[in-house]
Order: sequence, then C-alpha cells, then structure tokens
Amino acid sequence: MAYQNSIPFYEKYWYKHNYKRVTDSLLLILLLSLLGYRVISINNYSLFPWFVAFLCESWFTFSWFLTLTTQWSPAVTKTYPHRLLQSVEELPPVDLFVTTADPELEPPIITVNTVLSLLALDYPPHKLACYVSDDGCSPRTFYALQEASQFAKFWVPFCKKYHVQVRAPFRYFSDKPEEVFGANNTPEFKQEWLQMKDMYDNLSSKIELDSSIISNPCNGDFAVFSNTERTNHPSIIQVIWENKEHIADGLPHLIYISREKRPKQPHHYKAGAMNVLTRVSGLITNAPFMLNVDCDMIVNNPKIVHHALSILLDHKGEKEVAFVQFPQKFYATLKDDPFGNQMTILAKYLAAGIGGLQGPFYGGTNCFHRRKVIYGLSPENIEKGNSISEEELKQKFGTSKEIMKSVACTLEGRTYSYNDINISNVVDVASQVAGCAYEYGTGWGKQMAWIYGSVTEDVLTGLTIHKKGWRSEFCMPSPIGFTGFAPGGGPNSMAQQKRWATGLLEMFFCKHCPIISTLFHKLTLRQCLAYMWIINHWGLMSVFEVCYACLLAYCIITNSNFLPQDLGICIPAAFLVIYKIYTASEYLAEGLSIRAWWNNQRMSRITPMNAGFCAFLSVLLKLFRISETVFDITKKDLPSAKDVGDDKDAGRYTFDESVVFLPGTTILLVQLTAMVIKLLGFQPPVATQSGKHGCGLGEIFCSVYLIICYWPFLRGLFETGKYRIPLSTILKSAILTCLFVHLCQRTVPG
Ligand SMILES: O=c1ccn([C@@H]2O[C@H](COP(=O)(O)OP(=O)(O)O[C@H]3O[C@H](CO)[C@@H](O)[C@H](O)[C@H]3O)[C@@H](O)[C@H]2O)c(=O)[nH]1
Ligand SMILES: [Mn+2]
Repeated sequence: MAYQNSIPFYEKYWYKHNYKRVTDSLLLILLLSLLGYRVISINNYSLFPWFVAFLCESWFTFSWFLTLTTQWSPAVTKTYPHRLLQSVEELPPVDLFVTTADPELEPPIITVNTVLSLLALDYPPHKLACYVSDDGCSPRTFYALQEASQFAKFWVPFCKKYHVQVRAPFRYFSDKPEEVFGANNTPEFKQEWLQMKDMYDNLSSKIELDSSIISNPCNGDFAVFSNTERTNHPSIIQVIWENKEHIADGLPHLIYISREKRPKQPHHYKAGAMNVLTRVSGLITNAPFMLNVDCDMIVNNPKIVHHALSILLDHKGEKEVAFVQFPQKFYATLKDDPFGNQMTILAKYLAAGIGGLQGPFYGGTNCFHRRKVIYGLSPENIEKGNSISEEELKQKFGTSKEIMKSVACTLEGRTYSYNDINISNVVDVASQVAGCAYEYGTGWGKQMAWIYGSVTEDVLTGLTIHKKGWRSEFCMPSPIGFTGFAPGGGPNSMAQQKRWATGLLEMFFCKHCPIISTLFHKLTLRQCLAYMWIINHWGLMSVFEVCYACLLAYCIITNSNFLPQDLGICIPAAFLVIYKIYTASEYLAEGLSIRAWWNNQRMSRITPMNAGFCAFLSVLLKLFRISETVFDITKKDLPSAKDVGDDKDAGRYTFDESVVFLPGTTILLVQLTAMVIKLLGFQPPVATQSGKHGCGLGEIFCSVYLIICYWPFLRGLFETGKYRIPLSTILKSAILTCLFVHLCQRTVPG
C-alpha cells in the first residue's frame, strides 16, 4: 500500500517555448527602446502629446511585461485515473452544484441538460448528489427538473450502456442519425436510440409548453411557489429525487434550492448562491469535494470526477492543491469567432502559463473544490492539525448547531456517515441556513467560502485561496471536461466582458488586491503578476487605450505629432509588424483561420475601449459610493438545430441602447471627424519657428487602422434594426465629439 501511495496519480510537465520566449522578449525590448527614444527626443515634441504618449506607452510596456512573465514557463498536467482506481479503496462522495438565476435568460431546458449530464457521470451514483440553486425562484425551473428526473431513469442507463460521451441529450441528439447508426447499427441500439429521442423530444416540448401553464401554480408540489416573487420569498428546498437505499446503480440525489430573498437585503448574486449551496449540502451529504458548474456548462467527458480526483487525492496534490479547474471551451461556436469571445488562443497560452505558476485562476465553473479549503483552511492548518473552538465555529459559520457539527467534521477530516441521514428530515434546518439573515455577523463571504464584493466572485475567491499558499491545477483530459455556450451578438458579449472587467477592477481595489496579497500573504510574486495581467487586460489597460485613441485624433485635429518622424519610427513600425505576424502565426498553428485572427485583433481594440472603459467608470462610481455594481446575467440560447456555422447573420454585430457602446461610437466619430478635418485642410498651420512637426503619416495610418477595426460600428451607423447603433447613442456621441474637437482647438500646441 505504501508503495502504491507513492505512485503519483498525476504529473506536471514544464516545457520551454523558446520561439515564444525570444519573440516576447524582442517585443519587450522594442517597447523599451521606444520609451528610451521618447526620453532622448523630448525636445522635438510638444509637451502635451509627448507626455500622454509616454504615459500610455509606459503602461503598454508594463502590460507586455505582464504578458511575458505570465506565459514564460508554461506547464501541462497529465492525470492517471487508472492509478487512482488501483490505489484508492473507496472513492469519496462528491457534491455537484448547478446555479441558475432566471428562466427567461437561462431557459430551464438548458439547466435540465446540464443536470442530466451530471446525473449520468461515470461515477458511483450513490456517492453523488446534485444541488440546483435557482435564484429565479421559478416553478418552471422546478417543474423542468422534476420532469428531467423522470427522464433520467431511462437516460442514464442508456448512456452507460452505450458509453455515450456527451450526456446532455440536446447535444447528443444534434448528431445526425446516419452518423450515430454508422458507428453502431445493431437493431437493439437503433430501437433504443429512437425511443430515447422520442422521450427527449417529449420532455423538451413538455418543459416548454407546460411551463407556461404552471407560471401561476397553486397546488401540489407547486404550492410552495404561491405568493412568491423573484426577489421576495422564503427559502424553498425540495428533494426532487432521493437515492434512498444508496443503490449503486440508482440515480444521484437531486435537490432543488431557492434561497430566501427579501427586498433590500443584499444577496450577493452568484457568490451568495454558492454559499447557500455549500451550507445546504453540508447538512445533507457534506461531501469533501464539490464540483460547481454554471447552468449552461455540460459535461463533455463522463470521467471527469476520476480525473479531478487524480489530482486532489494524489499524495502531493492532497497537501498542496486547493482546487482543480477544467478549462472553459464552447460548443456550437460561430465560424471565425466574430465576437472575439471564444478565447481559444488566449486560453491556450494563458492556461499553460499560469498552470506553470501557482496555478489557474478559479473560473467560476467547471471547478472541483475541496470543502475544507472553502471553509478557510490553509496548508499549514492541515500540517499542524487544526483545532477550532466552538466559539470560533459559531462566529465564522453561524449559529446552526447542525452546520457547526458538519463543519467540524469536515475540518477534522472525518468522513460524514451519510447512511444515517434521511434527507427529508433535514429540509427544515436546511431552509434555515438558506435564509437571507443567516450570514449576518458570520465569516461567510468575508473570511471564507465564496467571497463577496466583486461581480467576478470566481477570480476573487480563487485569489483568497491562493493567498493562503494553496496551489491549483488545470485538468485537461481528452476529451475535454466541459463545454459551454459562448454568447453571441454585440450586447450580450459586451455585457459579459463589462461584468468581467468590473469584477476584476473591484478585486484590484479591495483588500485582497493581489499586490497586498503578495506583500503580506503567500501569493507568489509571479502569480501576483498573473493576476495583474488579467486585471490589466480586462480593466486597467482600457483607460490607456482610450487615451491613446484620443491622442491620435488630437494630433490630427491640432496638426501636431506624437509618432516619430525620423528614424525613430522604425521602432513602433517593427513592433507592429512583428506583433501582427507573431499573433497570426499563433492562430494558424492552432488550425484557426486568418479571419479568426483578424476578428480577434479587431475585437481586442473594440472590447476594452467599450466594455473595459465603462467598467472602469462604474468602478469609480462605486469607489465614490455613487452607485453599486450589478451582476447582469448573460442570455443563453439553445443553439438552433441547423449548423450554426452556416448562419451568416449570426456573426453580424448587433447593438442595443446600452451605454456600453457609447465610448466606441464616440471614438469612431472622433476619428472620422479628424479625417474630415485633415481632408478638408482645416488643420491649423504648424508654427514653423517652434521647430516642431505637424501631423505626419504615422498618425493618419493609425487613425485609419482604428477606423477599420471599428468597421462593425461604422456599418452600425448606417444599418437598420438591431444592427444599427441606436440614434440616442449616436447623438450623445456626436455631442461628445463636438466637445472633444472644441477642446482640441482651444489647446493647439504652439
Ligand atoms: O444572482 C445570480 C447571478 C448569476 N447566477 C449564476 O451565475 C452563473 C454565471 O452567470 P453567467 O451570466 O452565465 O455569467 P458568465 O459571464 O457566463 O460566467 C462567468 O463569469 C462569472 C463571473 O462574472 C462566473 O460566476 C461564472 O462562473 C463564469 O462562467 C449562472 O449559472 C447564473 O445562473 C446566480 O446563481 N445568481
Ligand atoms: Mn455563462
């Protein structure tokens, strides 16, 4: 046994990416040379453009340095689940959490598919329990889950019998029958397949049709939903399916939770929901590991639990690794990534890069956590043994005696004897800990568990774990663990990006800020830089990008320059050429098209200047206590049955009234105005005696480039319907543009 224990269940390989290191360093050297050039040529420029350019370029150099260190020492992990199975006598229980929050934006059929893919995991079902948190308090979602649990009785055995890989029925049945029967054409399979398909079609139409009827429920199981409003209702906990005898070939428990909500009581969005899930499951199954997924993240590899446990139960992993993160990949993606949100390349290099440091950020979904780490244990606690007084338990975890018992059990590493509980008996206590007053004065969301105060509660929570000295690991089995849905259209993806930027900036301005966590806690320096990279990439850099874009227009309008007009121009030109070739080659190497590369290049100008910049402003408003930030849920749709790649309009940029499009529209109008001023010769003359230059080709080139990047917006000025930028946004932008031009003309450098 001792020998077996020493075989690692997973291994981690660091690899050198020499070509990447050389190019990254070269680009950094070019950026530093540009700064050097700026310093020595200060006298050739007007002070204001010089200063803004120097400031922005210093920041871009710093940003590039962050990219370089984050991706410098990539690593990958490889898991060996068969070794785990050979060595571990009994597999541990695992709790599965699914969150959903709005039946309109997140249609119940999507949640149902996610839940079905979890119920059908290749793992002893009596060790699994699936908890669904419904922040929408929707009888429709509840009804859908009830129906799904009936369907699961047929679906799960079918998947296991035929070793189905993707166990979310809507994905499974999206394959054409010819292909499916091509692989297995026994009459028995054919018949069962057709039967299952029939049942699934039945289920989905039932969920869609009947759910409109039960919107106004009153009797039977739905009575609990009468007189409830989405933001004003008591806790509702319903055991939809209980595996009473703990039968090894039964189905996992399925439990519906809608935590208590009252108007004016903060509920902390998803973080609040996760904490309720943690407590309620703590009372019922109290598994030492918990997997959490968003309602649209379906399991793509039924063996994920084994893979994750290979890391978490590994001899070394057991002491060092707090959580195992599976990457976010997307299904039914649009061709060539028109909205630049599939993040294939980013995920590839960033994932490997931070994988080689203290470990991946917690991404909010597709992640296995250790319960005791969520309860606040640090690696030393585990080494030195952890004793916690009853007083401290009460202060941190709240007054429920049962919770205190279950927490103590977890912290002392005792397994929970789930044989002696009867779930229905616990429901009353569970409702109490799902109440909105339960957390008052406790450590939930402050000292431990899912941390409040940021709309990217995921990254923040991961940071508080890393800063205790824990590591984390990526897990990338083949086939990959999960796939999800990437939002399409302009407004949806922009709102999502804005939320991420907002949350990351909130994290930067809170007491867990990575810099503080490194100085005073155990976050490693390079991990801190990796956190800074992500904060900067989504949030901070946008401010400098907007300044730089304005500087371009400023120089054209005032006939001044900030780009070198001597040999110095070679530096930014070389940077641009190398950078473009280098990034394009990354796309090609990954088998992506040049079009996908261009779409991402373009979106990496558009997204920060719109979403990032708005996020920056909203975080400023929060800091000045003028307004609070909110978690806007991303709308999810089931992909249409036909091949999404063929739908031309799906990739067209759409707009709505949201203020998020205001900065971009303004920047576009400002550039266009500058061009018009240039073309019509309205630029002021250069004061020749000053020895300064007028606006040169460099500025014009960059401005034209920016306009090309903003092509979807340019079209949006003239399109119709949802493809058009709303008139009100255009008007506001026009006013801002006039103001800008006016300011420029008043400050012509002399
Ligand atoms: O009040 C809320 C708001 C959201 N959610 C759930 O949170 C999840 C994520 O929301 P979504 O709108 O899908 O956001 P995404 O931007 O797609 O999610 C990413 O970013 C979030 C942080 O901004 C993380 O929480 C997610 O896990 C991560 O996948 C969904 O399951 C929601 O149902 C709640 O449970 N309660
Ligand atoms: Mn999502």
